[in-house]
Amino acid sequence: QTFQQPSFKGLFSLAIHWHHTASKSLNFAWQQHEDHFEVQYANTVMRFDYVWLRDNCRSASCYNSKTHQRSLDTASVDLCIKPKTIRLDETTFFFTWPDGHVTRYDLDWLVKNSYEGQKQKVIQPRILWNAEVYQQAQVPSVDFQSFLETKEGLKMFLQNFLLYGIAFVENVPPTQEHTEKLAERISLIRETIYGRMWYFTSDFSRGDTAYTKLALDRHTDTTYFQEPCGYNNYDRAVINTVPYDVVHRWYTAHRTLTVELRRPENELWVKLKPGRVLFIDNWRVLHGRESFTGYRQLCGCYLTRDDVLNAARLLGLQA
Ligand SMILES: C[N+](C)(C)CCCC[C@H](N)C(=O)O
Ligand SMILES: O=C(O)CCC(=O)C(=O)O
Ligand SMILES: [Fe+2]
Repeated sequence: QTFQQPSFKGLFSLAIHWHHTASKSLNFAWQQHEDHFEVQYANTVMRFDYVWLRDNCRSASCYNSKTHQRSLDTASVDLCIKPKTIRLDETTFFFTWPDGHVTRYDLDWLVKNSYEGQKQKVIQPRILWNAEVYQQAQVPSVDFQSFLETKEGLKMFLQNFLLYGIAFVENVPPTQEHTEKLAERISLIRETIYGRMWYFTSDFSRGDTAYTKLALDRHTDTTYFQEPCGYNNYDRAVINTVPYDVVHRWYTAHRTLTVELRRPENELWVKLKPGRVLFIDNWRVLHGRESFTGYRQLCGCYLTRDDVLNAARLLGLQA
């Protein structure tokens, strides 16, 4: 039910009609401005551009509800478009455009998709940690069987991975095949110059210090790819894209970052052992190792980020 309380702003402007609506338990007000539509609800003022309202129409002719794709040609929308009328029925707004096309929006859809609503949306919570915070959190590892065979196991693993940027799976049969199976449970394995599944030891089979016994300071891999798995200092090429008078500032910033990264409290030392698989979010957490003697071999792979996040979303996680 709507009732109108004419309120006048200024002597010469048209009477601005606020529509105050108290349908069911919802209290909200809305107003058709000259150049935008405004809704006040739950202590939030939301403003909607008319082109935006026409462009996001979900009618059968504008939107393919099977594929969730826009059918409307956005470029065909008049940039000066204004609705002829806006009508409210309960909590659904009906916009009638000059060509007679009607677009409907439910209040909750507008709230959810408004800029103001998005700002309040909880983004994927991430826990920033150092060694002490992480150790105190006593984040449970997931067992291989549960990870592979249960949705809960995979979901718990991905939740921890999203929260901390690292997560462990234990009791994995220490073979490349089982490691591959584990990775495929989550996402697509990314083929790179190092192969699909890489299996490496200090045999210098590739021209990279990863294939030696040398210590590797903290870093992320594949910074030199156009679609890197993340950024690191070893592989950084000669900087020649920064003019002379900026170079020193770059090194000063690099030093500030390195000092932070090398604070002992920011180091989490993990003893890898056969059967323990560590997943690292290469955009959040760096990795490295001490130098070593004797025989040591690891296998692993890079996962495509989009598909890891998609796997989490399919399990109802915010990613
Ligand atoms: C052996 N494995 C394929 C895991 C890594 C090779 C990485 C090489 C390069 N230093 C980089 O950081 O991208
Ligand atoms: O040997 C390790 O533990 C890690 C080596 C490494 O950082 C890499 O291969 O990118
Ligand atoms: Fe690395």
